[in-house]
Amino acid sequence: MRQFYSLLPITGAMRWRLALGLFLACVAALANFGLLFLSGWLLAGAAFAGAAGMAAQQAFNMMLPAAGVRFFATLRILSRYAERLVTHDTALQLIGALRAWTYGKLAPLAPAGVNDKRGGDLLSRFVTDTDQMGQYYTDTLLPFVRAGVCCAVAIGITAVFLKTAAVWLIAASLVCGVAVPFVTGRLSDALLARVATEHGVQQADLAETLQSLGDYLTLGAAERQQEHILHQQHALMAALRKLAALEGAARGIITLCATGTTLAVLASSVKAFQNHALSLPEVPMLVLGSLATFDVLAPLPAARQTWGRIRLATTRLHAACAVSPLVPTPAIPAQVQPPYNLKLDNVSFRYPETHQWILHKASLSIRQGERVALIGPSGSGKSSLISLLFRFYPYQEGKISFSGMDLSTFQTETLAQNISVAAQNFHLFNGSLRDNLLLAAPHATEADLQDALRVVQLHAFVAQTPQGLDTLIGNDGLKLSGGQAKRLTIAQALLRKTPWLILDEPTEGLDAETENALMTSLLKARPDATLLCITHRRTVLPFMDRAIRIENGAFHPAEEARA
Ligand SMILES: Nc1ncnc2c1ncn2[C@@H]1O[C@H](COP(=O)(O)OP(=O)(O)OP(=O)(O)O)[C@@H](O)[C@H]1O
Repeated sequence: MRQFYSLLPITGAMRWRLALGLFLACVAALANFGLLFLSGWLLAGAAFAGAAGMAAQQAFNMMLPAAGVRFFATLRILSRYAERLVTHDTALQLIGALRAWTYGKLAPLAPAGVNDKRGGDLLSRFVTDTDQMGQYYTDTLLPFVRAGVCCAVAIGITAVFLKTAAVWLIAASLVCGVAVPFVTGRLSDALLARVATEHGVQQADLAETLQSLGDYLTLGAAERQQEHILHQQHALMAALRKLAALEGAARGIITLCATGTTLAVLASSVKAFQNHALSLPEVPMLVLGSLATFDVLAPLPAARQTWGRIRLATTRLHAACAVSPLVPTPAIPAQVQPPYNLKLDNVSFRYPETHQWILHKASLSIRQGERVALIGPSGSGKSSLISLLFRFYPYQEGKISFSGMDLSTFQTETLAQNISVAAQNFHLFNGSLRDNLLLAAPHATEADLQDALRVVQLHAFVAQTPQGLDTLIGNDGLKLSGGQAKRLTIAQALLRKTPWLILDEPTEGLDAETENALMTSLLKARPDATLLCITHRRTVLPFMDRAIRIENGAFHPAEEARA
């Protein structure tokens, strides 16, 4: 459980609120105990006084228990209300802090560190697991602390009146507060692990199914997928039913135990009354007091089950987050200085856990302001060069320098401030054209947005849509054509106004006229920018100063650019 406790610093500023919530929960439970305890005394005393007449009425002081009952009733209501308010608010804050921690851990791992994880499973860890870990406070810690405090006080007070009754309560507390929750908890652990794994797989499957509904239909696989989801759901329900049965059995044992203990306390109290060791009103007082103790013991089996869930959630979250980035972040990151020249010196690179060299002793030099086309067969490593430049993957040999300094001295964020990429596998967010553009350049003005759209030849299209820049583009830009979506990503890159622009297949899917207009206005808009164009299209080459071919892991000057 080291992993769980390593997260404790997250609670930081919330510690006082956490302690206040625990205190209020204990006060509410003790008020409940006090209320039942005194009610027993008051009811029995009143009945006894009514039956025995005037003399007994004077002998029994009704005012004291009546005032006590009123006090505890009011305290119970107020402390319960305050407890719910404080504990639930703190739990939500805790979940928020855990999510921020998770995001902070996951973000630097992308994309290389999360490549092997399914999106839906990560989402499940990000949402469900953090939720469950946040529940540690309200659903595990709080019930156990409350039960511990309340049982100790109840046993202590009972012992003052009758030692035998206190012994019964100690035995019941050990059985119901320790043995039952921990035995049923151990029995639940394996089931909980199964549920957590199946739930993660189901979430991942569901996320992928929802993203690809159309593809399942066109592949004729929709019905099979529906059956698969149903089958998963049945398996999950079966495990959940077993967990509920275990918890139900535990609650049943506690109810039996409560009945048995209450009868035992009643029997020993009656005996003590007959021996003149207890007064008559004290008999129901001890019986109701022992019943009140079970109010705090009953939730413990569920609290122990939740603890099992939390342990699994912590392990799952750590497995996703506690991974070191493939490329370590420099302790003191360097700043990029002009001139922004790129140099690869005998660089060899292959992806982790693969044998094929993508680059093998490859050298390349691009000076600031150059316009270079990078060509080569599919799979030759053109896009991989971008990943290397952004330090997503480590290279095994050689040296890469940018602006005269080793690439390893920069943070990815610093490089991103100087290099903009319109990647081949881009993602557009489900929002408006404006939202997507402003994501790249939050401070861009309306005029900047219009200029960028003009350069990428999207202005006419945007002008004719009724909502203009506020047109919604759908999930992943599905309401745009492939060419429009690609040009939107080029507009994003342009808006960032970085010294370097890397465009992966910028004119893919465009007709010759639009391609020509885009390349002409791009060069006019950014005459100073260093441009690296990854392309298969010969028509782009006349716009470039030179072309480089990548083949068999090495860069070669290409004749095509001089055409
Ligand atoms: N994350 C990865 N892990 C392992 N291998 C990868 C990974 N990404 C790419 N590859 C492999 O690296 C090689 C180069 O891929 P890359 O995407 O750089 O090629 P490319 O020249 O850009 O191709 P295309 O022109 O088709 O876009 C391919 O064989 C590919 O299978």
